[in-house]
Amino acid sequence: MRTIALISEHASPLASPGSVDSGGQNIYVANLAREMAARGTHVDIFTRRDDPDLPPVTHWLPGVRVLHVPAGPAHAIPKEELLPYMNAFSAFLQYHFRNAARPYDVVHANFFMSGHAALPAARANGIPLVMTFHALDRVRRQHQGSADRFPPERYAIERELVRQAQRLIAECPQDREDLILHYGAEVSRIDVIPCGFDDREFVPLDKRTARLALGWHPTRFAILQLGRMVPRKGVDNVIRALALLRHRYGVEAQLYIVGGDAPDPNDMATPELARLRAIAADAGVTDAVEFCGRRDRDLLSLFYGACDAFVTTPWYEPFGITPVEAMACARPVVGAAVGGIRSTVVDGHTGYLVPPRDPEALAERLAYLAARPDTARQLGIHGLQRARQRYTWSGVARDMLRSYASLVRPAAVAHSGIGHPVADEALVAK
Ligand SMILES: CC(=O)N[C@H]1[C@@H](OP(=O)(O)OP(=O)(O)OC[C@H]2O[C@@H](n3ccc(=O)[nH]c3=O)[C@H](O)[C@@H]2O)O[C@H](CO)[C@@H](O)[C@@H]1O
Ligand SMILES: O=P([O-])([O-])O[C@@H]1[C@@H](O)[C@H](O)[C@@H](O)[C@H](O)[C@@H]1O
Repeated sequence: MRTIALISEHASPLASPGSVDSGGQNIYVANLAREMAARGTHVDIFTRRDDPDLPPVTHWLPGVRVLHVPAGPAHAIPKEELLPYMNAFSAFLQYHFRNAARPYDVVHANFFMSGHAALPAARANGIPLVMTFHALDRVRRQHQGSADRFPPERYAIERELVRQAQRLIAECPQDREDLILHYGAEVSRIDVIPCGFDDREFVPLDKRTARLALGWHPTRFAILQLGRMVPRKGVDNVIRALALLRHRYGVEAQLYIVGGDAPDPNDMATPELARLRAIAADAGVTDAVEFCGRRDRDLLSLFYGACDAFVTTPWYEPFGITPVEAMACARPVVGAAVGGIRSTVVDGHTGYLVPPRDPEALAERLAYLAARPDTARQLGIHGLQRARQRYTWSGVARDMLRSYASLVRPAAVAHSGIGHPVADEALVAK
């Protein structure tokens, strides 16, 4: 496998994850590209140019370039409003694929809009298309109903991609089931490949040292919630469980909430943060909740390392990278028994599974852990072993390259040389 095109229309690997529209997909594309490049594959990532100062091409890492595709105004646009610009995105891909000095062996599109733009371009150039949806319309709507602001065409586009793509990547067994049940996907075209964590970034740290560095209370039971700040992540559920933990179980717990559109937790740009503050006040736990804002990745190990338990109780979750990151830092995870969390967290072995939207069940498990620090430590160690065995990005990239290889004719592999398409800056400028 020589050259791969990764398409990620709204989620750039260069963006800071943690805001409403920037999270797991950005991390996925960035880490997959880096690890595939480490295995000798050249990767071009195509993402929308959402800032006038972005150059046409960024040489990001050895073997990885980010191409900023002109499609719509060069400023941030909520992803729900991006579909009308996908024709321009597609035209760019068509032109680029056709004029590339060396052909791409595989086009791997992420999210339905990238797939929509990539399908005609891949087909016209005879390149196999691989799809990772990251989130599926049918599943989102089941949970969000009319609060889902994506255009109604989304479902039809996803169905078409399920029919046309040569390979579908499901992130967990539940994702695979969803593709089959709601989209009629052919079983033989699905590969289940999980998401991962970077084992240089996420390592176990001494709890006391981490707390000192963050200024946390040295001994109080500390719960960490980390992720994008959107209602479907169920952070309100965690705040309500905290109130029960303190008031019913008498545990002096402290909750740290990481994520948001800005590093400043008082920045008013994230409406979900204001809603969560009101819920904390209403539940009488304002003093026990600390909003930390969005945090850069080099600090995340400290946050995971400082906590006694990591909690994540979304309504649904195609995979869920944060529980795996917490496991890689040897922390027990209490997670909602939904989607990928059901396969990453082993109930009673690496943490506990609880129903989503059930603060009582969550509070009960947290009280149990708070009373048993040795059990918590043991669960964390098991989590670390499991994460290292199954979920490193380098293992994920190896499996992905294997999946790609099954699509590419041997002749195409043999003839595809190393190197990049020429004159890309000129192409992007078109
Ligand atoms: C609802 C939904 O569609 N969720 C999916 C979405 O990720 P989604 O963004 O919802 O959530 P994930 O937990 O998977 O990833 C969040 C990422 O953002 C990072 N982060 C978060 C806050 C912060 O301040 N700083 C920071 O760096 C986290 O460390 C993590 O790496 O795509 C992922 C990749 O397909 C899947 O695993 C998720 O199931
Ligand atoms: O949850 P959701 O809003 O449908 O979609 C999300 C994207 O907006 C985000 O950019 C990405 O990083 C996440 O992985 C996920 O795909």
